[in-house]
Amino acid sequence: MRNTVQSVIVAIDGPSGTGKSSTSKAVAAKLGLRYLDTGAQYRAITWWMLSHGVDTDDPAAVASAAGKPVIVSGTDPDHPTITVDGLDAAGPIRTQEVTAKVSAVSAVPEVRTLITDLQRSIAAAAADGIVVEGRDIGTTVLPDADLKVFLTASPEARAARRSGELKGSDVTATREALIRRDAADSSRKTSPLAKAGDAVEVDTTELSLSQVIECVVTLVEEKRAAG
Ligand SMILES: Nc1ncnc2c1ncn2[C@@H]1O[C@H](COP(=O)(O)OP(=O)(O)O)[C@@H](O)[C@H]1O
Ligand SMILES: Nc1ccn([C@@H]2O[C@H](COP(=O)(O)OP(=O)(O)O)[C@@H](O)[C@H]2O)c(=O)n1
Repeated sequence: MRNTVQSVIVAIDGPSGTGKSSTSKAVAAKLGLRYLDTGAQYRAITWWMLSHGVDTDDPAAVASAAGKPVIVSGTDPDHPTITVDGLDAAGPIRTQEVTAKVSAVSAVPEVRTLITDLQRSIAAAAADGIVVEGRDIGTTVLPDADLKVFLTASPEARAARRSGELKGSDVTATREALIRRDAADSSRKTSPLAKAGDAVEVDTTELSLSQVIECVVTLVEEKRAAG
């Protein structure tokens, strides 16, 4: 049950490399909220499909296997975890193979229904509130969130950030892969990547990570003061 005095639900959406994970984790830690990385859940189901021989380009095969893996997310912002069938999936879900297939798997409506239900139950169990980050949190998963933020940044800035993480990777290739994934995520029929009408848009291109964190903390505090 939510504590109505302190509890706050924050939805942070946006394309890849805009700073959703880093910002959400830091904001949650600063404000004593739980944290949920919904992209990690879509990556986890994709990893399970790949390791169980499911053809990720066949939506019917993905749909019929979607209910099989058991995905558990730990929501401590200082130590977020993800397991699939009891196995630690934090490392394997970040491989290039999973990154290349996740948009196809996450576009399958049966996958989205299952993962959305899981996300809503995790948010409902967070008594002190939670920061949930993804692509469709403000529009579909938690349309009644207390605060919705939509992060953006130029493709160049996003690619440079991602290439910095993937040592030795080519910025142009990273930029093209990001743009392809954004296009797939934005154009799917079921709950595409989109800014909710009542979301606050923050362009992070020229901002440091600390500035973005400060900006979102201020927005949450303003909401709490108003509520
Ligand atoms: N405003 C920023 N300025 C510079 N680097 C940033 C900024 N925000 C995030 N980063 C870095 O960019 C990378 C991607 O950030 P991340 O939070 O994983 O983005 P997303 O979750 O949106 O894909 C990380 O290495 C992170 O430290
Ligand atoms: N709420 C969400 C979150 C992620 N996703 C999917 O999961 C993929 C991986 O998300 P992510 O947040 O880990 O991606 P990065 O931005 O960290 O690279 C996205 O490209 C989407 O295909 C989604 O469909 N809906």
